Amino acid sequence: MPETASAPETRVLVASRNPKKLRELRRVLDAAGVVGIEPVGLDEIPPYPETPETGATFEENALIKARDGAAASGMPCIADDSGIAVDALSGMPGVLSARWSGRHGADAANTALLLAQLTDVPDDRRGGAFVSACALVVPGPDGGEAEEIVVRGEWRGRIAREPRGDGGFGYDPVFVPDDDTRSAAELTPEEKDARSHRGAALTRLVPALRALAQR
Ligand SMILES: O=P(O)(O)OP(=O)(O)OP(=O)(O)OC[C@H]1O[C@@H](n2cnc3c(O)ncnc32)[C@H](O)[C@@H]1O
Ligand SMILES: [Mg+2]
Repeated sequence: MPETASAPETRVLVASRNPKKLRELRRVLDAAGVVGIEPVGLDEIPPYPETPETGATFEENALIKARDGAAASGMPCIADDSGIAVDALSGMPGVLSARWSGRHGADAANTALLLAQLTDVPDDRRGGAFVSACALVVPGPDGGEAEEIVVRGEWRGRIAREPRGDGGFGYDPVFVPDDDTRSAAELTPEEKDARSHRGAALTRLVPALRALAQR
């Protein structure tokens, strides 16, 4: 029987500069088992100018990042914009989560500031949610109009009084999911992915990714 050559994989840029988030994105895509998609990291393509993430919503920011990546690389591009929205703070830190303490990506300082702001908030009012918006932008043929999809995932929980666990990243040590007593940083990576905002959002992108792989 003649050997059939397998179809070439569709390369998809995964545009995140946060190594721990990138690892989660790759893991969830991997677990979704979309055949024919090859995730490519930003370190595998030449640098390009990036628009500041100044959108008012997670969705806007995810699109900003995915549009930049798709335009610069010519590849379909996935980006996540995420954060923690605390009820007692009217949804803040929200889109400002990465730089809540003033320095981008300073996880321990961001978490410490959030805890300090909630010191006087009683246990029954410490609810909040992790939110992830994931955008997929597919460049149009010959520079034509791009196809854009944005999906959202949320993960409800409450803000603990002190950090626990060393898994995950960001606010994970102070976030206790509603259906657990452990913090998100105490879950295994697989447990986090199965329940997380990012897992939920990316799962909603899977049909579009399958369609992309079959083109
Ligand atoms: O924009 P990119 O390059 O993807 O990386 P980033 O870290 O700047 O990512 P965001 O702009 O989306 O900011 C999200 C911040 O929200 C927090 N965050 C998002 N998802 C989280 C998660 O699963 N667990 C804990 N904290 C999370 C964390 O502090 C992130 O830095
Ligand atoms: Mg960012």
